[in-house]
Amino acid sequence: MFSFFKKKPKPEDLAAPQAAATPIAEATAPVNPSSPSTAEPLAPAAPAVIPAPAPAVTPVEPEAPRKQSWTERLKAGLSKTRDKLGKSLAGLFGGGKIDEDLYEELETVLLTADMGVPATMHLLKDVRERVTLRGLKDASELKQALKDSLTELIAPLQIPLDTSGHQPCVIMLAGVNGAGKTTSIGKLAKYFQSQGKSVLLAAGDTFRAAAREQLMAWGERNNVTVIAQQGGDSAAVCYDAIQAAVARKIDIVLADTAGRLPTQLHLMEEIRKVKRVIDKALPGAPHEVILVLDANIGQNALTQVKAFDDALGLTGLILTKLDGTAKGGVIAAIAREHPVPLRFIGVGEGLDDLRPFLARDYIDALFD
Ligand SMILES: Nc1nc2c(ncn2[C@@H]2O[C@H](COP(=O)(O)OP(=O)(O)OP(=O)(O)O)[C@@H](O)[C@H]2O)c(=O)[nH]1
Repeated sequence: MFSFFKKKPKPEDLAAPQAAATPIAEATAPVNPSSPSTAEPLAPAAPAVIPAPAPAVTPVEPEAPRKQSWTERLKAGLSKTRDKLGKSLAGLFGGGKIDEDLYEELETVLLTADMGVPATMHLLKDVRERVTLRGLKDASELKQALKDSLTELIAPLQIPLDTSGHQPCVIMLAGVNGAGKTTSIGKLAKYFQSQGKSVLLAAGDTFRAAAREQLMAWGERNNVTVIAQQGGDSAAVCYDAIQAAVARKIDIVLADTAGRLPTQLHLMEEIRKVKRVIDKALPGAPHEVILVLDANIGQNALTQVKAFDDALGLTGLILTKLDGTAKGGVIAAIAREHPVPLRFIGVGEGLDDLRPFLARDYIDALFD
């Protein structure tokens, strides 16, 4: 579905922004109605014998494959983390006494699920308190205590993105190469459109030409305006996009940016400039600065959150590719060590596979 988003520059190829913008290209979306089929229906062959009337039978329609609900996709998406965590915990929660050996094993399990030391220590302390308070004796009762602890820890990250206070609400996306920024923009555009909001995309990843083209092609197919430039720099594209959005009374602007590593200081400076220029185009904007994180990087996600937060002042996170990893526990590490609202999580490549983060659903999908 997102095959056109496939690309990939190497991080070291990332150059400073190009100069000399060529004129703005704009893709709006006249969706072509599909042309009517020209296939002729097959003529039935003439029967040689008149058959006896058969009893009326209602033809059985082949069942269309049922679309999975979000809960099912979330569960399927988190299966790797659940398998790892669940299998280890199943042993612990099997029964027997709650003792120090059990707590020690629990500590190992939490650490190997990429929760990090501070979150693991916090959870152990919290679980111990719950055990004492509830007077729990048997290991089988520990599961609920841990679920409650984890939910309480990550619940503060559940702050849904509210775009209602601004028109346009400008959302800027940042992240390292291949984290899923461009893909997430497509999914977010769909998400906001489904809420009846108008969306405009700023093809601010001017480093990778394919990113611009992919975004424009996607915009055409999905009736979303894309503002792009041949060459030019990211800040200029975002500036033009915001002016266009203001003139057209658009609800949401999604600004893409090129991937960069936090260690590439000149590129971090460049993205700071993009943010400043957005504020010039529309004072107070961007209203949301999102870091897109690939869940596969586990504990490294924390380093990225800290670095991008220092550079840009993050207001939200998107955690993608939870379906491909057993490192879903990193959410607990973020919650404990550097909390930034987790706006959306991605559990697949489909358009519907990005949804607002709900702590309770996440924990249920992880444990049950
Ligand atoms: N399985 C899975 N794949 C995903 C998810 N989100 C994104 N991807 C894939 O990750 C790859 C990279 O995504 P992009 O959106 O191109 O990443 P990007 O951050 O824009 O990359 P750069 O432009 O290089 O910085 C694509 O093949 C996506 O289809 C997800 O939630 N699950």
